[in-house]
Amino acid sequence: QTGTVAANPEQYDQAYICPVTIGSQTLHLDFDTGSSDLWVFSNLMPSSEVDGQTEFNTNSAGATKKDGYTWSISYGDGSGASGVVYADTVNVGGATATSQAVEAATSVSSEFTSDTGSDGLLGLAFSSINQVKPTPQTTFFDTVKSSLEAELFTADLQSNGPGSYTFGYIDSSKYTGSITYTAVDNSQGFWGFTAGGYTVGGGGSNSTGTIGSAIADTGTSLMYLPTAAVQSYYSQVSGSSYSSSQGGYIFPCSASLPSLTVSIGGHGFVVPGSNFNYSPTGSGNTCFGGLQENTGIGFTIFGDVFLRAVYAIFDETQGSPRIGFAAQ
Ligand SMILES: Cc1nn(C)c(C)c1CC(=O)Nc1ccccn1
Repeated sequence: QTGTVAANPEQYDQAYICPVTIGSQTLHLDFDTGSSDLWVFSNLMPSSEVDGQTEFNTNSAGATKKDGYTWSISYGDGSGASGVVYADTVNVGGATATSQAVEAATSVSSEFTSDTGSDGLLGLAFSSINQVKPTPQTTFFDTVKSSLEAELFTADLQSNGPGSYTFGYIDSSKYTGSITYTAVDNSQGFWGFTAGGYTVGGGGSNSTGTIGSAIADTGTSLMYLPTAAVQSYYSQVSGSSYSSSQGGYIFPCSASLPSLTVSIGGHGFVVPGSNFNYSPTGSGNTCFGGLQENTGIGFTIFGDVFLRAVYAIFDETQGSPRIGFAAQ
């Protein structure tokens, strides 16, 4: 089988939301290659934590409670959720898991309550970091992958309109040139890979270092790189500065932003400058940068700001996992 689903950008491309059928309900979930839990808003939550989201109905006929199973997850940005576990049929654009662990929230943090466009997350990292106790559950991809035409999924994220995720096939109309594959280190449960040198702007190679180990994370809005690369980038943005009050680099919204070329698997991938204007700060006509330092995180994240510039293939067809990137 295969699946194809639209990925709809939220405001400022903060996240990408996809329709998922769970039993007889359709919920709109944030597909996240940086985590491994499929969790949803549910009827078990206090109404004070729900702001218009669709709630998974745990009383529906097809939902089977997994007694004694609980989950609790916290994300690097401080958000989190927790709850209990059901099994139900989950259909993503035609790819169907007949008995998928659906983690029904009993509580979510304010960040999720206020993210009114999202009814939960669908994790696409490795099942080794699933947070269900006493027994970790498989991700949707792991549950269905043996039944897919090919054991892979792809992400095509767009800025001004719907992109898509596919399961089981590569859509050759989504990219130009060839796909560059590179090995994945999933020892931490992520789609980890090694990135090489970088160049700011279209000029000659002014990269002074390499980026190193990184993860591909559709659930993270921005791109978080080592300080040296970030300082090198913003040194080319007139009027930019680090704002402790905003918690990152900002610049005049009128600033012209250079592109950033990153070498992966020996191929240079160009992130256009426009990708690095994330959102207005709300004060002084300054804008918040889509490129920020990874110092607070401890590892480098190639989030949506990067993934919008490429077609990404998350591939387990070779036995060992690999990730592919192509220009789009
Ligand atoms: C790891 C990390 N540290 N910091 C500062 C950030 C922003 C991250 C990435 C992160 O939190 N991603 C996320 C958040 C919610 C749901 C899914 N993914």
